[in-house]
Amino acid sequence: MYHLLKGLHEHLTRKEEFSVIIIGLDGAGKSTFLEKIKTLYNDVPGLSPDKITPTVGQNTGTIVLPSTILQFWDLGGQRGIRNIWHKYYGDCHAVVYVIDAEDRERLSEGWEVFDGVLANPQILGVPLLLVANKQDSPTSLSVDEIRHDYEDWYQRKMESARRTRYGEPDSGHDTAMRRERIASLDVMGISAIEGTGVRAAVDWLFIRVQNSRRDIKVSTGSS
Ligand SMILES: Nc1nc2c(ncn2[C@@H]2O[C@H](COP(=O)(O)OP(=O)(O)OP(=O)(O)O)[C@@H](O)[C@H]2O)c(=O)[nH]1
Ligand SMILES: [Mg+2]
Repeated sequence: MYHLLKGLHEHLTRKEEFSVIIIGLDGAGKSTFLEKIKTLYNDVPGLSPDKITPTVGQNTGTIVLPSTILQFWDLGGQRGIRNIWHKYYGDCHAVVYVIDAEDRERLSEGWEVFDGVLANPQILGVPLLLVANKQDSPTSLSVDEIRHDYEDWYQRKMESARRTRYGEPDSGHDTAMRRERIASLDVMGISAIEGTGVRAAVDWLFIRVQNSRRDIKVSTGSS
């Protein structure tokens, strides 16, 4: 009887654990986003924005939702640190790419890096959310403007690839898959500082990771 009840209890309290990586250029606001998530979902608040310094390596954070644990990995975005991102691709259940919607000067650089992320076969089937941060700033591009800016950038890239002697470096198959991904790309606007849109982004992740086909960890209430 004890074992039966214990099994039932474990079944009812079991939680699936999913890993979410947060990537994007340095200064995009990834750590501010993660700390705001901690503040909104945990008893212990995350760091206030004035305490956040550029990330060298990674920061982590965990939130508990109904039957689900989301483990976040906020990875440093500085040029020299970006080469560690790929080490996380194999095990993550979702990717959040944060773009600084206020920094027009670095949008192209942001798309260049984003394109490199999309090209990675390890995350081809993984839910990916593009987050346009800093919506509190009056000079920020809106979600629609960000989407158009990326599409324009992509068109320009494709045209210049067609003009080069060796043509488009990717195989046609690869390009078609990437185009499909771009067409169905979800873009959400947030202000990591003020917290607007942050819950909506977490809801998106919560729903999308449930359909993940990757291995998941399960923890029970008794462990
Ligand atoms: N106005 C505004 N500023 C923000 C927002 N989010 C972050 N910032 C500012 O942007 C700067 C960079 O924020 P971080 O969170 O450290 O950026 P990061 O993406 O983690 O940067 P790295 O760790 O270097 O990769 C800081 O000055 C933040 O206060 C936002 O929503 N609105
Ligand atoms: Mg950071």
